[in-house]
Amino acid sequence: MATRTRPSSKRCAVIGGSGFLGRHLLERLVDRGYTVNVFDIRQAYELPGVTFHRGDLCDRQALLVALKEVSIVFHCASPAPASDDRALFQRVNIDGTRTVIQACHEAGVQKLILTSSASVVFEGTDIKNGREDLPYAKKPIDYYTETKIQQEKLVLEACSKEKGFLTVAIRPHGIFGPRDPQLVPILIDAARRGKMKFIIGDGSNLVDFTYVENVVHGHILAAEHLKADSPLCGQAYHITNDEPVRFWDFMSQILEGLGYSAPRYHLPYTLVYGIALLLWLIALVLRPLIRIKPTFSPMRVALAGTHHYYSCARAKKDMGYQPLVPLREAIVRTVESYPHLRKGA
Ligand SMILES: NC(=O)c1ccc[n+]([C@@H]2O[C@H](COP(=O)([O-])OP(=O)(O)OC[C@H]3O[C@@H](n4cnc5c(N)ncnc54)[C@H](O)[C@@H]3O)[C@@H](O)[C@H]2O)c1
Ligand SMILES: CC(C)CCC[C@@H](C)[C@H]1CC[C@H]2C3=C(CC[C@]12C)[C@@]1(C)CC[C@H](O)[C@@H](C(=O)O)[C@@H]1CC3
Repeated sequence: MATRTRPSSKRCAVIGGSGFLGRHLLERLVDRGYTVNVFDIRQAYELPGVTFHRGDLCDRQALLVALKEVSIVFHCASPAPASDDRALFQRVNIDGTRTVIQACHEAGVQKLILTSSASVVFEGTDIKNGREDLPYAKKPIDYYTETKIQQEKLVLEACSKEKGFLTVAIRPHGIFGPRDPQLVPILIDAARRGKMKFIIGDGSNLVDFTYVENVVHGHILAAEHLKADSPLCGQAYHITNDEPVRFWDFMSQILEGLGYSAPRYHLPYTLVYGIALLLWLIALVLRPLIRIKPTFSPMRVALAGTHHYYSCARAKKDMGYQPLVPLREAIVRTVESYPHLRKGA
């Protein structure tokens, strides 16, 4: 039998470390004195103190190399939600996560911290101050969410004090901040194409948006508090900015901060949702001939027109979580980080 070197508690791996959240996470881990291995299908940068391993997380052998002597694994890799590719989500988020768990066992990893999503309980209808005991969505809003649910279940069920393998899931919501390839770029692209003139619904719906550094803080607290005698084992935790904000006020602040006009005219939610659904069905039928990606997908309309904010009480109680960067400051830092998206740039 092969002998395993005892993993150091300060050696960790970030799967998905080339991505938006993964890179912020590993920068903070390095600051805190951790030795970090990055595992990702693409290499986006180089950083002193970080060892890069390029590979697909569905490849157990490739993972084993990156997990050698590692005691903590952060799994924050996923295909982009907008890809809408069912087979890819199934392969990476479900089959791939099984492979990650198996590789963790083989490598003697002690803790696995999964980046899940608060959307695992969202079905397109209002959620106000939702707690972690809400049931998983029976009708998830898209394939991405459907596979995030399965992924979270796999990771939490793998938690075993007897085997010395502890797991926890972090459920952030609406992550934003510097280098995010999603929220701000998609919003500004829509504005530049003249599509951000309308508010969907009456504009009063409250939503959580979470600054990336707060999400990172939640992950590190979870890793450091996850012990065999702690309540974190096998549990999910909402991590947000804990400052629900009107969806359209948040979008308007980003738009105006970058020199664009805020949306002003109201459209009824059901009308926009119906049109989005129709366009989505047309795109589905035409998919073999032509690939159309409507800006206002039913998923985006649902997110833009309903309440969805979550309680962080469990994270506060079990791991002493408090957001480090308040929303106002987070928006300023984010806007300043996208000079190339400023109007006229
Ligand atoms: N961005 C958000 O608003 C948000 C909110 C809640 C949860 N999450 C979750 O946070 C995590 C990180 O999201 P992000 O916004 O940083 O996304 P991202 O797309 O920036 O990063 C994901 C990374 O995963 C990598 N990856 C994808 N498939 C892989 C594979 N097969 N093998 C190895 N690496 C692979 C990508 O190359 C990428 O670097 C994801 O699990 C996502 O579901 C994101
Ligand atoms: C065109 C406009 C109506 C909207 C432009 C902004 C949107 C691109 C974002 C607003 C809310 C965002 C969001 C996500 C993606 C980008 C938005 C739709 C997620 C679906 C990304 C995946 C995460 O897991 C979800 C989560 O639970 O946090 C995000 C929810 C918010």
